[in-house]
Amino acid sequence: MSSTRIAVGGASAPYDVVVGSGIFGELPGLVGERAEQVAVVHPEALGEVARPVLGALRAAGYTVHALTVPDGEAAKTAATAAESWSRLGQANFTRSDAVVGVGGGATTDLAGFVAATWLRGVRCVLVPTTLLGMVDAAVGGKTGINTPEGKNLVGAFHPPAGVLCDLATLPTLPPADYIGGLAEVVKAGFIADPVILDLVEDDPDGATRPEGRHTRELIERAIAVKAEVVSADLRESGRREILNYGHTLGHAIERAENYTFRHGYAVSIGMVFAAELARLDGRIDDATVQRHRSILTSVGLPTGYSREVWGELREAMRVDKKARGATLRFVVLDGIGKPAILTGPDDDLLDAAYGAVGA
Ligand SMILES: NC(=O)c1ccc[n+]([C@@H]2O[C@H](COP(=O)([O-])OP(=O)(O)OC[C@H]3O[C@@H](n4cnc5c(N)ncnc54)[C@H](O)[C@@H]3O)[C@@H](O)[C@H]2O)c1
Ligand SMILES: O=C(O)C(=O)C[C@@H](O)[C@H](O)[C@H](O)COP(=O)(O)O
Ligand SMILES: [Zn+2]
Repeated sequence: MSSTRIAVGGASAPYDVVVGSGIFGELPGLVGERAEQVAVVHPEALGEVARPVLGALRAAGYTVHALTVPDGEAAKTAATAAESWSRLGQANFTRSDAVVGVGGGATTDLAGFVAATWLRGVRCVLVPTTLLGMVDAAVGGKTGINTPEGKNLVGAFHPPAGVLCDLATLPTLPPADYIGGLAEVVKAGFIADPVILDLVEDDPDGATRPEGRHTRELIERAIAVKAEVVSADLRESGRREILNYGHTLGHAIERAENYTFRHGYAVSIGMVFAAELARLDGRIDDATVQRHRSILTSVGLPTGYSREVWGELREAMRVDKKARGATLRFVVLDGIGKPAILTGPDDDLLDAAYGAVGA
């Protein structure tokens, strides 16, 4: 099947998300002719996945530096960013050079952050190799690292110059990581594209596999949701907040687990919590909450979390970026495809919603 291009606007320079199989040959076209040097940021553990990327860039004549970083979430630290800056400095990396991030969402968040901050911003091209990276993390220009106080608390908006989603990288992804990415696909369904929910319900088992019947359509639909939203509101001054559905509790869980809990799994639990909040607030009915549980469960995602840590999670939610002062704000639904903001729910409402999630 040929590659598809999904356009993203809203930034100073529009860019494409290219989706296809065996398409690394298109990478030099995204990196562009200005760069002489390219730093390919990737986890050491993903050497085999990164090899054809390095090969395609060398064949195109760039001086290529493999900039290896810790695997997964462990790369999203100030220490890794500092180490990466040192490597760019040692290579005399200039403003016309480019960073290419290859890996999951954690790697592309770090690579994007390094590109955003080196010399106050150099060109960045992202090559996501997880489902989650393709449908969400690599698109939209949010880059960042974690701190002990919370998830993604340090970062910058730095849209990529292009995103290359080579579906041929997905079969080696561990099934649990593939399923984690489905949480963001399902999120796109609940906030903006109900056809995604129908496709998952039609073939839940296929949805969990790269070779599933609806896989390509699910990926392209989820990217299209993300592209539309970030094109309308790059800097999250309004509409973009809907992409945070399930993330207020989700990020608190990730922090409580010291960033060792898969992001998608935490978001899955967070979406059920947000659905319970919306039900208790009279916005959606029982059946819609139940639909969250059944779809997420059908693809192997969690919908409950420990009751004992609720106090800690409630405190951790205070550093959510959507909060304003002491007022928490949650993305909820007024119906499927109708996201809204719930501002300042009282403790009783929060406790009751968690009561339906805590196990
Ligand atoms: N910037 C954004 O808009 C945005 C959006 C959503 C999520 N995120 C971030 O993305 C991160 C989660 O991303 P993730 O779920 O991709 O996790 P991840 O980056 O930690 O990757 C998961 C694992 O998959 C491995 N892997 C990656 N590609 C592989 C492949 N093709 N074959 C075999 N193994 C492979 C990685 O090495 C890692 O061990 C979180 O930090 C989250 O905050 C950012
Ligand atoms: O792109 C966005 O905007 C999102 O909120 C997408 C989320 O899936 C993603 O996890 C993002 O990194 C969360 O951003 P944050 O600003 O809440 O840290
Ligand atoms: Zn997310």
